Amino acid sequence: MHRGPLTISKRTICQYTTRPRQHFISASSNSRVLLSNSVPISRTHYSTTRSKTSPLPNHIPPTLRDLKPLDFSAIMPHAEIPTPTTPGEFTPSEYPPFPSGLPTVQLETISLAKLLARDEAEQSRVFEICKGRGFFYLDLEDGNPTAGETLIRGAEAIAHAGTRTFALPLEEKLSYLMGATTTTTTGSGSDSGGAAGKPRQLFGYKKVGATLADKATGVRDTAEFFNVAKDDMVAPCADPADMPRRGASWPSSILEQRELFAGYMRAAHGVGMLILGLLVDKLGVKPEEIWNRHRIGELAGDHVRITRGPPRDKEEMPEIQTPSHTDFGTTNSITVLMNWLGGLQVWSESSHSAILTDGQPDVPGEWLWVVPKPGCAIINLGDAAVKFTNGVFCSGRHRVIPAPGPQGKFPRYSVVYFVRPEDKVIMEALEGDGIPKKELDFTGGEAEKKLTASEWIYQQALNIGTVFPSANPGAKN
Ligand SMILES: O=C(O)CCC(=O)C(=O)O
Ligand SMILES: [Fe+2]
Repeated sequence: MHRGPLTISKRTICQYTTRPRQHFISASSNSRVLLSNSVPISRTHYSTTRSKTSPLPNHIPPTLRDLKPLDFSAIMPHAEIPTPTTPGEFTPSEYPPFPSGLPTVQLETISLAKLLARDEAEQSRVFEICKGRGFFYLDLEDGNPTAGETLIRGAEAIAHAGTRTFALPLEEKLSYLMGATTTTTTGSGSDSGGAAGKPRQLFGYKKVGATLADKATGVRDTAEFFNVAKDDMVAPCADPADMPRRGASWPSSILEQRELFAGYMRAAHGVGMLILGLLVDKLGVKPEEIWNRHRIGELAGDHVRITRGPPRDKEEMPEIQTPSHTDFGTTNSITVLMNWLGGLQVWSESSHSAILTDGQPDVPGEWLWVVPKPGCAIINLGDAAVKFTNGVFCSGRHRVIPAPGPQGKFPRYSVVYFVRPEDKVIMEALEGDGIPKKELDFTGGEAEKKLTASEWIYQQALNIGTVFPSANPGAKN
């Protein structure tokens, strides 16, 4: 494993411990954050030792305060082309421009630097965007150099790790199937969430065709994913077998890059928390209320998703790589997306109902292309942000189809970070002057049961047509 300046403490706690109702996270010696009693946490997995940092303004979330630069010379010793990789799989410098003449969406560009500087006008722009479409570009180049560089270069390094992962024989990839747990499912082991007897993990490999793109026709998706659990990469476990989600059951192309993934996850998580913190602040809710539901050291559904969509040699684009959806479960939680080729489309009209049973748009409109913008992440809110604010914010509907025109002859990679509430967080609205009191019904009519984040994420995955494999990795869906 590469050893860069981002070091993970050996003071490893990779077992469940019982904690009292009030806890502190030691973000740094001068920034102890009292965790709210309203966040029920009965156990914790790991904690990290953090070095002393200088005091920063209190709108900066703990993960950004503590962010260390990644040593890319160790991670990518041969400039931008780490070895071994599959030729032609991920070559952003060769991509032709996005073709003209297609209906595109004009997303606004928000400056990370201005958000960090607490620029009032920039904060108001983000607030208005998130009440509307809930999608924007975040310019990383003029922001926090550590977070910006980690996300821009880190996403490329992760995509390269993806090329090595997707190049594995299908049989081996199937041994890492999502939902195929390697550990006990009794509730005392490393899984959490999900109803009894159901697959409990959304981490690992998703093969082509595992999701129904159209329930009526039975047409399935064409993309493969690898969902890399934040908990496993960030946990300072000396022995990977102790990692809380899949243990050591990850391909070596991912295990060898734990420091890269951990650094990337911290940067993306920190950026997500910065944005969510300022958004809820505008609704009369202290940013800590959001941060304390998303502590990086606690078990949560956060993950980096590496997506690979197949290239095509014909003009026709009948297939759907990732079907219409809203991002479930991120308090969005927020999604920090890096992509290099077209293919992402957003629905032209926003809807605040967010959670639908069949994944299809519920308001008239059309699909609009999102053009990738160099140096920028694409940020979008997810369904949990709608839930936490009782519908003030919008979780934008989107999908992925093959890249248009000549771009389509390249395999399409994206690197997505989903920030999600801690598993034990009860999914209910926050209290603040700007949050309507009436709870939205997210179940499509049934009396709403209060679900924890992990139960809720699993339910939402079923709603959009995810077909979970059985615990037998070789089983057919
Ligand atoms: O690949 C992309 O550009 C978007 C992927 C996405 O929306 C998702 O994985 O939820
Ligand atoms: Fe998405």
